[in-house]
Amino acid sequence: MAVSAFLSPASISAIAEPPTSFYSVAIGRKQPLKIRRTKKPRVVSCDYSCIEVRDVCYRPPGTQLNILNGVNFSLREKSFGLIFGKSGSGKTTLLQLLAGLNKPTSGSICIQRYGEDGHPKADSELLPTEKVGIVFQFPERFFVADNVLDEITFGWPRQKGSLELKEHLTSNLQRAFHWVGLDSIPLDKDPQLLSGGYKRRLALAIQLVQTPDLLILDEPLAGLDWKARADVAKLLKQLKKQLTLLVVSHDLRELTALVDQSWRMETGGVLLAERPPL
Ligand SMILES: Nc1ncnc2c1ncn2[C@@H]1O[C@H](COP(=O)(O)OP(=O)(O)OP(=O)(O)O)[C@@H](O)[C@H]1O
Repeated sequence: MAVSAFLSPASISAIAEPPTSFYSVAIGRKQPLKIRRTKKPRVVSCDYSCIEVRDVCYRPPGTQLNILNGVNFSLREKSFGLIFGKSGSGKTTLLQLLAGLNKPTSGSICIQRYGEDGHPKADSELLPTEKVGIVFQFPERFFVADNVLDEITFGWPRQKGSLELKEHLTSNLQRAFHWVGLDSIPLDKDPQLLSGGYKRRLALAIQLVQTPDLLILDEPLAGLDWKARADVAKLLKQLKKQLTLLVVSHDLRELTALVDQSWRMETGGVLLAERPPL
């Protein structure tokens, strides 16, 4: 099942169309999977969308105190947003709301489309949680399988008759592996034997298979050595070209160069636009 040797970390800079290959193994096909590529007409449009958090408050059920108090921010598509701030200020709580794991007590989390003149086009829509991926802190602690393939296909449909869906997921898997520079690792390798940086890549790939519009990362560099930190930061820089990233981190030195917008979470759950302090 070995696909080939490890990619060098430098290879992550080359995000392009993945080669059509091997991933039929993921769905048990004997024939190689053919990925249909249709030619899309070129439409030039300067419209863009933003994820907008509007006046969000959150109070856990059964408690008297708000963890988040009137949080507002807007993050443009295909940009990198950073939230920093003191421990216990409410950063993870906000990420959980964005990922749909909890609901705001008040306020809303929307997608707003804008025209090239900067004015809203149509009404905003609630952010669909299935379009949000989240990579928790130390994601490798949650790996459950003893090989890379089972780890990444863990939640896939098992019943008969879902071949089309599996083919779709498999083609996404191929692309996700390529994006994170994992497309030459042996699929039968034990995920726990991967290096720290490659474990993080695997955790990212698992989320990217679902093609999220927004990918949320909680402390993506925590616990990594300097080389792996630089490697993951470089990867995030490349991913920003494909999707919107929102990161909570204390590791400001490595990430500041990627940041398009940043905010400080104040104790008491108040979010303020602020550059990372360096
Ligand atoms: N369900 C809950 N009930 C009561 N308090 C909670 C609940 N969830 C979180 N808290 C409290 O809310 C505060 C904010 O927690 P949160 O984990 O969001 O902070 P954080 O800024 O992400 O911290 P860290 O940087 O240490 O991860 C903390 O004081 C935490 O103890």
